Amino acid sequence: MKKIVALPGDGIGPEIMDAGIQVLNQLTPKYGLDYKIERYDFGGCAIDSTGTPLPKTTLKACQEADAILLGAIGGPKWSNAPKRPEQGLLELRKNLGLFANIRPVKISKSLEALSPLKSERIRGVDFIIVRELTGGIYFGEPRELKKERALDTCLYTRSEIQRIMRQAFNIARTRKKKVTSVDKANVLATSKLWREVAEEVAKEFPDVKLEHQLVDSAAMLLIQNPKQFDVIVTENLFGDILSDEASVIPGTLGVLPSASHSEKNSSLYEPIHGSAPDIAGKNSANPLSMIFSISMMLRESFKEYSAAEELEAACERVIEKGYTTKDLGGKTTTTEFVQALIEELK
Ligand SMILES: NC(=O)c1ccc[n+]([C@@H]2O[C@H](COP(=O)([O-])OP(=O)(O)OC[C@H]3O[C@@H](n4cnc5c(N)ncnc54)[C@H](O)[C@@H]3O)[C@@H](O)[C@H]2O)c1
Ligand SMILES: CC(C)[C@H](C(=O)O)[C@@H](O)C(=O)O
Ligand SMILES: [Mg+2]
Repeated sequence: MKKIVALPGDGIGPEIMDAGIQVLNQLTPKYGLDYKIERYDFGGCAIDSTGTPLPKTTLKACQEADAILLGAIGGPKWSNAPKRPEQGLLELRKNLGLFANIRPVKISKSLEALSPLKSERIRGVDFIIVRELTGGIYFGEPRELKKERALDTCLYTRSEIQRIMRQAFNIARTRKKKVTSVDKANVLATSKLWREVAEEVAKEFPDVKLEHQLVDSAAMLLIQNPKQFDVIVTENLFGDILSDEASVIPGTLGVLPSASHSEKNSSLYEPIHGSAPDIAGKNSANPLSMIFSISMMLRESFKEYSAAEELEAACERVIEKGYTTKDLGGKTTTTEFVQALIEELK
């Protein structure tokens, strides 16, 4: 029996986690996937219950899981906590070695129809941001915060860059065979090394085309002509920013999932967005980000390709029938969307 650890977290996290689990439970019996789901406190709710965002029991459960699902963490309630929920998330990623964060942006017909961007610009958009997740300015030392001065350190080693590059090139091999490496090599030392290593790794993949793009112009091109991209590989902070920017293509963060992979441990699946405190508790969160994260889990951790396909096709039909949450311009509540999807899966 597979063990799935669920970390609902804070804000809309528990709302979309409940939605995702209900849908998963409706979908899987016919595929014979045998699993149990165990929930653990993580983030702000864990600070409330145990005093720390990543309790030892939660980390241990994640280390022993076959797959991990995360809702979202954080919120204004914990902004002055000695250790914030976000710090717990970074510790979880580091402890599990989750270095490769895969953030797909794929515009289906139904999402294309709802996007605020013109159809010609976004029809057929299908790219993946491969974000390095355990290095860069998020983790570099030293760091300090004093009254008159603050310091962060951006640090990358050659082997960290090689590892994420190989991941990106291997993904590109299964797709349109094009990698766009995004950096700031005109200014930053880490980006100069990044570009050098990208060129080196590219030699191992002669069938894949490599191009380089500076991050500032990449940010513009992502909206101006998103169809040109296949696999974008970039460092931690740039990947964080560009992936939220990419949500302008479907028009909402509420549909973008992610998967994070390590060399040894199980993978973690989570929406790219946060705990959305502005809509938490209103039953209006879009659960698709979580549902698509579950579909990534079915494919990547459990090799349940047909189940994932059925789930995505059912989502498409439900949206086409007019069930859309507020962020997509509709009036459907989170629970109504889940009900409609469950009916569709019956
Ligand atoms: N992985 C994570 O858990 C994660 C990721 C990003 C941010 N955060 C944390 O979340 C908190 C809030 O951050 P923020 O407000 O800057 O970003 P956010 O991603 O939570 O929200 C940004 C905007 O998108 C909307 N939105 C996000 N998800 C949605 C959904 N599923 N359906 C409909 N609308 C949705 C929100 O309502 C908000 O208007 C912060 O504490 C931040 O650190 C956590
Ligand atoms: C909450 C925060 C630490 C996190 C990040 O910056 O990685 C989030 O923005 C994300 O994209 O998962
Ligand atoms: Mg982010």
